[in-house]
Amino acid sequence: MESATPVIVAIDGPSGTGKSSTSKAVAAQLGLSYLDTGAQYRAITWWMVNNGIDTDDPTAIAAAAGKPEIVSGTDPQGPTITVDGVDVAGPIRTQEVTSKVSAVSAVPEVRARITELQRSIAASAAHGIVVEGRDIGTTVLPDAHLKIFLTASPEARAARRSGELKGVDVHSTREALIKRDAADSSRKTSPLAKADDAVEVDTTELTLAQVIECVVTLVEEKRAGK
Ligand SMILES: Nc1ncnc2c1ncn2[C@@H]1O[C@H](COP(=O)(O)OP(=O)(O)OP(=O)(O)O)[C@@H](O)[C@H]1O
Ligand SMILES: Nc1ccn([C@H]2C[C@H](O)[C@@H](COP(=O)(O)O)O2)c(=O)n1
Repeated sequence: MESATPVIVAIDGPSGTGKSSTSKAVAAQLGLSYLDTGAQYRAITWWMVNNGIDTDDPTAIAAAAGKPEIVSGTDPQGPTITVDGVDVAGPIRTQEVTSKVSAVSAVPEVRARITELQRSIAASAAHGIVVEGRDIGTTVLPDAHLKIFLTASPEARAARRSGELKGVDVHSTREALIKRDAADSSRKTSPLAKADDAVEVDTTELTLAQVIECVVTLVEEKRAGK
């Protein structure tokens, strides 16, 4: 790639593999924008729940998919997310939204809407962007300069998540992660998948700092044309 070209980095992988933490830190270190696409699917799910849409009814979800206005702020030091002007950064992380987001994000009309939004945000990032999610390398930005697919054992991911959610036991966290990954991987439209040209990084035995360093090095090598 030309050194002046805004670099586009796609980071995908299952839940709890470190996508958000890694993407934010890499973007901050390299002066790039950052987009959390999971937050966008959570935001549209939050809107469906708040507006009385039955999240078990794909037809109702499809009919409403165009209604909410979702805006993502892409500063890695302080990413933001609003729906119809309301800050939903906190409410999108509730257990209720987490349990419903896979069903809502499987609806093709939802994916078409959010994918279009993601592409327009990536195209307007003047210095480049790190975009993290499940289908970024395969579907949203298939021409990304660098694609990373993060993995980690279910045990490591559950331990990381249980550390965040005080009082929630590792076993039930592990079961919930596995269930959500299965739903996200088996949907018909742009499932969670590794792109053929993605670099897979198993983070099970790595510290977060090691993962960040690994990805920064890969971006710098790409920029240097290696
Ligand atoms: N390599 C690592 N070692 C230890 N802890 C880590 C590592 N990577 C991330 N973490 C921690 O694991 C938790 C989950 O990380 P993060 O939210 O970045 O994952 P994610 O892949 O974005 O998850 P999700 O897809 O569910 O949003 C965080 O508490 C984070 O600090
Ligand atoms: N590109 C994406 C990003 C996210 N999703 C869906 C599937 C996830 O379970 C959910 C929440 O994501 P998280 O906040 O855990 O990263 O959103 C998707 O389908 N495609």
